[in-house]
Amino acid sequence: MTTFGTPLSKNATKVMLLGSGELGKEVLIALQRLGVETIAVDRYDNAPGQQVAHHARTIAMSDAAQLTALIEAEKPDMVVPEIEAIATPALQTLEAAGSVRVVPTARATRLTMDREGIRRLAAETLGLPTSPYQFCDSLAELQAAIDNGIGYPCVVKPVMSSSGKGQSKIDGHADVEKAWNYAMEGGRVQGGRIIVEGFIDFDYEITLLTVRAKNAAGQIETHFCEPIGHVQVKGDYVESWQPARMAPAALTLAQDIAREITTDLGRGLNGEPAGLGLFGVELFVKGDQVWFSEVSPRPHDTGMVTMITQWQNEFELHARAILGLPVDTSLKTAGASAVIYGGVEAQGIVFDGVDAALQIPGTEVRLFGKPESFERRRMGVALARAADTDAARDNAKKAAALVRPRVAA
Ligand SMILES: Nc1ncnc2c1ncn2[C@@H]1O[C@H](COP(=O)(O)OP(=O)(O)OP(=O)(O)O)[C@@H](O)[C@H]1O
Ligand SMILES: NCC(=O)N[C@@H]1O[C@H](COP(=O)([O-])[O-])[C@@H](O)[C@H]1O
Ligand SMILES: [Mg+2]
Repeated sequence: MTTFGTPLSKNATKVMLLGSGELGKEVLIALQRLGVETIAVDRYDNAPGQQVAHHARTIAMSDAAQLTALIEAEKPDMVVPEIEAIATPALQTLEAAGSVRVVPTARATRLTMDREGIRRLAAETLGLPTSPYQFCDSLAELQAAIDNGIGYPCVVKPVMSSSGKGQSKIDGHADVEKAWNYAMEGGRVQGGRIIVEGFIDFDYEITLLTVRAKNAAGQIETHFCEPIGHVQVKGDYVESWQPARMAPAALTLAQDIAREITTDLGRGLNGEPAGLGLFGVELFVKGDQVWFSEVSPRPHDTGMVTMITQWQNEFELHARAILGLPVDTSLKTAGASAVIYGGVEAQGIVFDGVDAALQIPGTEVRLFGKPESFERRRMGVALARAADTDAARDNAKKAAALVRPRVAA
């Protein structure tokens, strides 16, 4: 039985989000609806989730001492990482000492913060199909890896980066040095390693949202949402839709891969099934062939589409699963999402055209409330439901284009 307290009382059920961007904001709202007391942590003040939580804290989350001090001071029942750039070894220490529960597990957050951890687990330990890859620490190593098997075209990414930062495609020898330098600039840590991956010429790519939640008997079960199709530009998502049409054999394979990786990431300190929550499993598909790409042990940006397509969106599913509640992953309607970028570099920008966007039938707009805009910073998302995903994609893109961010006069 799950017992809930009253927020802001000594019996409160307290959850701390580490990272409070657009994804965390929605998890926080879902938690608040269940009467949970929330603490939103981020690296800057007035992050989207900090604007809706009971408490807001700003620290350098990648600093082990600051992170440990905050968790020990606030004593949340649960810590929910929302981004990768966190001092995850500190979370492992606190979890091992029994000081806090980390969602889904501290090991899962540690393995997925670094492309090396998750790739080696998937390809070498579990034997899942992935692109060919090598890790390199210098330009010479990168060139050698390409010459000795990876070949052209290939993709270079810093091992610690997300949303396409520092990522580029190499088509021939002339691009190698540029890709190396770009990765060095785009990584989360200075001078870090890179992964070079053989380019997969996929037909399409999907995110398979996979939920580990307790059943009535208290056992952990795996649930799948309908696959989400998406388009990425420069390694960053620009539109997504659900359901993505897939050949039945490819869907079965995708679910098998997603089950295997999330089951492993859900293992507790003694190997027992322990980790609860939603995962975004990223897969490439060509015909009936499926490759594992990467996985987020938390809600996924492409999954924002579920705010309009599912009875329980990915944020509600995460909130319910981590609290030990049952989940329903079923689809309500076909739909799509399209990203609204900042377009300008300024603080406190304004948005015109939300009214025009919402004139399109079946659309919704979310503005995240980020205090500062950058040209390619995701500031909002347009959502659309329609009879099919093609119509929904058209409407989501139209609605996103009608919302026009600008510098305030
Ligand atoms: N080996 C590959 N072959 C073909 N395309 C690739 C390959 N690796 C990455 N891509 C393309 O680049 C996109 C981003 O790659 P990846 O997911 O590894 O980056 P990321 O920075 O972790 O992105 P995010 O944090 O947004 O998930 C993929 O969704 C895919 O479209
Ligand atoms: N692909 C990961 C992802 O989408 N993460 C989401 O973006 C935020 C950071 O945005 P910012 O860079 O604009 O601060 C994160 O806090 C999370 O919500
Ligand atoms: Mg990705």
